[in-house]
Amino acid sequence: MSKVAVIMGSQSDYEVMKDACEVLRSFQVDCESKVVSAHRTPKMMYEFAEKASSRGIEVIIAGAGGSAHLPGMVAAISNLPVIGVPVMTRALNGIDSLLSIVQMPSGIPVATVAINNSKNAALLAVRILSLKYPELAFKMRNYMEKERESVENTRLP
Ligand SMILES: Nc1c(C(=O)O)ncn1[C@@H]1O[C@H](COP(=O)(O)O)[C@@H](O)[C@H]1O
Repeated sequence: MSKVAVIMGSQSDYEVMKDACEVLRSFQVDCESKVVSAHRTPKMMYEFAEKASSRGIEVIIAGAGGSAHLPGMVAAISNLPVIGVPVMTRALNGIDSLLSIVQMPSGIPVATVAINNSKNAALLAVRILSLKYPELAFKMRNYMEKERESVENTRLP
């Protein structure tokens, strides 16, 4: 079965990033989560990115806050699709994280989701994997249908 790596720059990002694993597991997608930092553990980050594909990882979700270089550095080393999650910061409300992740130089793409929105990162990963795994496409259509119904059935007081 497909496998997604959910990495983050620090344990302090876990509260935000854990939603990604929860969504992936709800689609029965294997989720490997790990703290790895381009700044603090550069060798481990390099090795992780270099070996991810050969270990069977198909999509990488990378969350980081502040000077958030992790998603971009991983995308520079690995050929896998990388989805970046800008984690909210206290000093600048996550605008620093967002801009660090979204403003990649041409040639090295990182798909960036909204600040703290690791749920959308996981849903995007499932959509990417749906191209290869028809059962995931089926589950995604069911998920979307349920979401649509729940909005349509909303009754305001
Ligand atoms: N942005 C990065 C990277 C990186 O990009 O490699 N490594 C850690 N960090 C970020 O530093 C913030 C504060 O980390 P601490 O709470 O550990 O001090 C976290 O949001 C983390 O993602």
